[in-house]
Amino acid sequence: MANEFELIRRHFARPTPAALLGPGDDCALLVPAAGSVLAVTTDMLVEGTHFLPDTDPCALGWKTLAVSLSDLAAMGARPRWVLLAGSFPAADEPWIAQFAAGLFACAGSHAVDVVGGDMTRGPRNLCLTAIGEVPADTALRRDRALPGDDIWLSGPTGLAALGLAHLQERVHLGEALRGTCLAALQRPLPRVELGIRLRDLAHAAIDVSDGLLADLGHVVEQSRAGAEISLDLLPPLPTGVEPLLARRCQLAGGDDYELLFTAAVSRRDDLVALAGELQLPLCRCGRILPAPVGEIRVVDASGRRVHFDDRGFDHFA
Ligand SMILES: Nc1ncnc2c1ncn2[C@@H]1O[C@H](COP(=O)(O)OP(=O)(O)O)[C@@H](O)[C@H]1O
Ligand SMILES: Cc1ncc(C[n+]2csc(CCOP(=O)(O)OP(=O)(O)O)c2C)c(N)n1
Ligand SMILES: [Mg+2]
Repeated sequence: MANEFELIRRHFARPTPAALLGPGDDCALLVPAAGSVLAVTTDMLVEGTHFLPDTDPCALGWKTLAVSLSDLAAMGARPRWVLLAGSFPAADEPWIAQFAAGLFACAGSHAVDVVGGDMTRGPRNLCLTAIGEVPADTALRRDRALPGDDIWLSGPTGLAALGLAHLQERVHLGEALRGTCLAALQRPLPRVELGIRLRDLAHAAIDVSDGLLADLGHVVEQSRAGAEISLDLLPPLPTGVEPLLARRCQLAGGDDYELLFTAAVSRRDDLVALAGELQLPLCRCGRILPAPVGEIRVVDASGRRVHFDDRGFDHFA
């Protein structure tokens, strides 16, 4: 059976053209581009908490990287380098080979180098650190939304949460919707190009991982503002699912990895043009209010307030 170093050599040590030195020494050596600052993020995926025990390893490899690239996208950063620290229950080489195939498929589609990591035996747990570059002063932040801004989403939310509900047999989805929802759950597409293009269009941005209301909540708290979300502006709920469940998933399901951003009303035409260019269904779904700070009003088509007790996923709630 392959040992630790053999597994790393066979499955994780690939050429790293974007690094001065990649895997194999005590550290990787990286050279940031002149004029750029580094955007750095780390996230864990824990079996049973972030993914089901029987998750396809290739899809899991993709998602392990995709969720961190989504954080870089939310800052307008271009992904360059990543490190993967993982604990695995056994040297199950076919499983690890599939996991690496998914991870490198995602890395390849964004020209990202895996420059290092760590590998131990233990309960399945993946920790990915991603590093990107963004020209100084152009990074998108959570605390820059301005009263009067439109609120935009890069695509529908709630599909991944419906996919998880289907796998957990809390709902039964018909075949077509099931495919869409499982793809959203297992192979999210980080909105990297959109994030880069938003550097000079958006005021604030975040990626939706915990849920639309929870993540918009971070933006309004940090921007010292409030917000209004109009249900009739959001993408239509999928049909064939109980509408209240679909609505809860849309507003608070999480695991979406779409970008939520705010922009001046004067940029609407630019954003519609960008949606066409990037082939993304950018959706204007609300606005930033001057007050009350931290409050999100959800309103229906007639402007009446609708109350939701759930904002999103909380590991310790
Ligand atoms: N253990 C920790 N020590 C320091 N900072 C942390 C820790 N855990 C989370 N954070 C920081 O708190 C912020 C919010 O974290 P999180 O909700 O995981 O954000 P995200 O959804 O972008 O991954 C991030 O800036 C993250 O770096
Ligand atoms: C088995 C399983 N249970 C629950 C979920 C749903 N889920 C787990 S973590 C999470 C939120 C995002 O995870 P977090 O660790 O908060 O990511 P971050 O906000 O740090 O990017 C969601 C919606 C899932 N995908 N799989
Ligand atoms: Mg995190």
